[in-house]
Amino acid sequence: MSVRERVSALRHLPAFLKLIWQTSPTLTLSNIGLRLLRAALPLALLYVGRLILDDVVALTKLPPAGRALGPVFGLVALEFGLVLLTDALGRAVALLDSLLGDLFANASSVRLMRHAAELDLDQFEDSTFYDKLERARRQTLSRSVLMSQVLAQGQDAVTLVLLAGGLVAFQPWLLGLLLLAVVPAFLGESHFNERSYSLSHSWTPERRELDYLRQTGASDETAKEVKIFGLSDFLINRFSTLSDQFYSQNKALALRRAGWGTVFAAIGAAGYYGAYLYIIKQAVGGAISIGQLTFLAGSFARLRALLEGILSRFSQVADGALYLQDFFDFFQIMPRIVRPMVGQAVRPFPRPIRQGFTFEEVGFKYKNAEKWALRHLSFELRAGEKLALVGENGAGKTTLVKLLARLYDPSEGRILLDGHDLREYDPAELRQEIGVIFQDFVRFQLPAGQNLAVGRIEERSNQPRIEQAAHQSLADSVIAKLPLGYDQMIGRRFNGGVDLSGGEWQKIALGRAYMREAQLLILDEPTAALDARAEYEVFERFKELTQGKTAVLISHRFSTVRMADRILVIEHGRVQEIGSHEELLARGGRYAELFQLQAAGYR
Ligand SMILES: Nc1ncnc2c1ncn2[C@@H]1O[C@H](COP(=O)(O)OP(=O)(O)OP(=O)(O)O)[C@@H](O)[C@H]1O
Repeated sequence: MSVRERVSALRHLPAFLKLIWQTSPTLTLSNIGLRLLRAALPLALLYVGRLILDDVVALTKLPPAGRALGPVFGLVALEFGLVLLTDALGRAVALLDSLLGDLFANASSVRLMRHAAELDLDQFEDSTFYDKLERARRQTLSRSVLMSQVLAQGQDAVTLVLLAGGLVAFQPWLLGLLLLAVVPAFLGESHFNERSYSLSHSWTPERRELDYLRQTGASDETAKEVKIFGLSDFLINRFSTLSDQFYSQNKALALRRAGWGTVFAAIGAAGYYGAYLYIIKQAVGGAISIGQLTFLAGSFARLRALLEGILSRFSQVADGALYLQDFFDFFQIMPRIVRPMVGQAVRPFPRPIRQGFTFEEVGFKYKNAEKWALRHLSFELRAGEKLALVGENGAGKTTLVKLLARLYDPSEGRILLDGHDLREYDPAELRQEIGVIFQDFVRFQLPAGQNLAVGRIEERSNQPRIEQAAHQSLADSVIAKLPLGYDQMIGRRFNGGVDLSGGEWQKIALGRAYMREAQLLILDEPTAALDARAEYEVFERFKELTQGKTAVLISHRFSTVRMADRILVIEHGRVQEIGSHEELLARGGRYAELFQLQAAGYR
């Protein structure tokens, strides 16, 4: 990455500053105001110092009787006041920086979570997306450092201009000497920063793996299998190998950086002493006063430190700005499954659904997948019917459900709802009207009541409704056994949490479907972990509770499947056959074969 690229990364700064401003205009303004005041103090201090010295020298030349100390003491008092002010302003600025930085980091995290929530599911399945997300996430904290750096940069630039003004008035070429002394250090600094950015950038996937290994090696979710399979050495070895590699690459860079840094510092010091010699010569020759000598030497030293600071901070700011690129890149990723554009009419969602859903030659291929998960799939899901999906592992049942809920859009063909393409409706409204309980439903680490309320989170305070859903899904008997009932934290992650069995969790998840009040209910293997009696009861209730609603059931248990109005057998992403239990049995096709197979197992 060249200096040009770094400079061009700075183009993100205005947008960045705008974000800071939006976080808190008051804090930002106060910060800038105080910094401006603080920026003028070094010049004022040097100048007062010069006046004091010149006064003292003048006094020594007077006869002892005429030496009035009043004015000098006044100047010293002024300098004392300025020193106190410098310190107070410095602290105030640091305080404002940290407050603003915290607010900004929080606001950025919220923005990040908001944006991530809008993105499509397939974007989450893409590993380069994860790298971007990861880099953007990593930056939430260091971005507040960047903010302080940018503001400090502005402050130092103001001090620099003021001090340089004084130096130029005395001898313009001293400024040239100054630049000569600091430029090598700056170039060196840029070079090494670029190296370390490239190194850290190229290591993003490995760092993600390191985080994953660290987590897998020590977390409640994995502990069981890590122990049983004796995986800890395997995980630790992989972690050590990766982290050692990163350490040695980083170490080589750090060593070179330290070496060159020493050389550049020496060049800078030589520049300063060159200028110092010149100024001393001027003072001895009587061209300038002793006060001016200290003022100029002080200005020069100060300027050198300032310039060095500004230049090296420039690299850091440019670096930070490069990371901003990652941050803004992440916000550039836009979901594709969105409301139809303004101008195109959004079709109001039918209440109730009249005809139902029609799949027309639907094909779908996952990103990065070789084979089609579904292909040439055509069938109808009629309004009000209960349709069961049957098929072997990997046949495409869950994929079909995801397409219905528009977690993905078909790669080929289309899905119609009441005769219109699903894409003409507002996806948010569609999802509101669909309740899906996936086989890999989430075990939220929340109190039992809220775990059910997840199905309709707006109703989380509606206790009667939660209890009713619990009753319908048989979760009430699970909750009755919990020490704190509906307020009992479930899951082991947090203090006082109680874990549930697989089937108990499933009853809770099922309760979410009943919270939902959706027109289309989809249960993806909802009863796999339930015992036989619970399963029977769940389905008795399910039939009652979904009266008049459309429902899709995925199950490998034919005792469940046969209760559906119609059964769709999927094989390799296509419709194999469709019909009622009796029809399919009479046909003697695939369904009949699978049914007999399972029935034989029970005899
Ligand atoms: N996120 C994904 N990325 C890539 N391929 C996927 C993804 N999810 C599923 N697949 C593939 O798509 C095909 C259909 O999977 P799907 O989950 O729809 O099957 P299923 O019928 O629900 O299976 P099961 O009975 O095992 O739940 C499978 O070959 C699977 O490997």
